[in-house]
Parts: sequence; structure tokens; C-alpha cells
Amino acid sequence: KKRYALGSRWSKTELTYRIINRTPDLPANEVDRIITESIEKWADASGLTFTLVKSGNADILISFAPGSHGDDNPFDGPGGVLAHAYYPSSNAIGGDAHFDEDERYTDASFSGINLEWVAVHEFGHSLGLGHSQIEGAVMYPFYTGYVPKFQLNSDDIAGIQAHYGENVGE
Ligand SMILES: CC(C)C[C@H](CC(=O)NO)C(=O)N[C@H]1Cc2cn(c3ccccc23)CCCCCCNC1=O
Ligand SMILES: [Ca+2]
Ligand SMILES: [Zn+2]
Repeated sequence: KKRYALGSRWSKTELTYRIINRTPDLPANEVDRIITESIEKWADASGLTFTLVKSGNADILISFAPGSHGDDNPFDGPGGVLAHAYYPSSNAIGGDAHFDEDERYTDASFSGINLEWVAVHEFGHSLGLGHSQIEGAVMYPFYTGYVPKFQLNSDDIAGIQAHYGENVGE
């Protein structure tokens, strides 16, 4: 099956991200923790580093909204499309990740939509990964349900390293 796909990449390896708003489905500190752990999965597998910023601009702007939300891709209500994100680019929306607020986001639960899985998938796009046809890859285009302690698939890791190389550690 076709493995990972590549879109545009960032021309830098030190990236910033900002949580614009949070889903009310989970406690705010949980949302922050899940988002940070999700983006750090990509840092662990590559030479990328991420800094959370609390205000102003950032490379990756993260927001939750239902239906029409200011871009050309309105969400579709509960189910269907869960979220989307934009490949790196010089324009403002590049790298941004939007989550459909009409979903019921959960953590460590087999019901609802696992926020961590969706976030890891979207941040893959924010970093320049397309979809993979490998069923176990996080970049697979279909949500297949909560996987306890899930890790990036080797295909996801190969994809991010094709763009940004290996994690060279401290
Ligand atoms: C991978 C995920 C985190 C992000 C992707 C979108 C995406 O690639 N974002 O970057 C997603 O939402 N995929 C849909 C694909 C999809 C499945 N169905 C759909 C019905 C209508 C529209 C889309 C879908 C059938 C019914 C199940 C609906 C609930 C699950 N939805 C999905 O799996
Ligand atoms: Ca939806
Ligand atoms: Zn996707």
C-alpha cells in the first residue's frame, strides 16, 4: 500500500504553536496537555522543536469551531469530517489546525472522538505530511477509534523524517 505522502515543509525546525480556544468537552488543562503531548510526538520522531506561545502570532494556530469558521472549508456537524489542517506556507493559515466543535472529544475513552488521535493527525498536516494508505498509520484518512497508549506508526516516522531528519537529541 502507498506509504506516507509529503506536502510542503517548513524551512525552519523551531516552530511555535498557540491554542486559540479550547473544546468545552474536556477540562482546559487536559486539552492543553493533550495538544502538547500530541505535537511532541512529532518532535520525538524528528529534529523539530516546538514552543507554546500564549498570545500573538504562531506558526501553528489551533482552534475549535463548528460549521463555517472563517475559511473555505466549513465543518459538517457531528460525525463526518472531524478536523482539518493546512500544510506549511508563508500565508497566515499555513500550519493551522481546526477541530470540528460539533464532535464530542474525549480522552482515554472508547466513546466519543479521541482528541489525541485527531490532534496528532492534524499536526502531521501542519508539518507537511499528507495521507497514508497504511491502516495503522496516524496519517490514515479514516478515524478508526481510540487506541490506548498509541504511538506513531513507522510509516508516520518515515514521513516526518523525510522532511526534517531524525531527532538528534540534546
Ligand atoms: C482521520 C481523522 C482524524 C481526520 C479525517 C479528516 C482529515 O483528514 N483531516 O485532516 C476525518 O475526519 N476522516 C473521516 C472520514 C469519514 C468517514 N466517514 C465519513 C462520512 C462523511 C464524511 C467523512 C467521513 C464515515 C462515518 C464515520 C465518521 C466519523 C469519522 N470520520 C472520519 O474518519
Ligand atoms: Ca464533523
Ligand atoms: Zn487528514
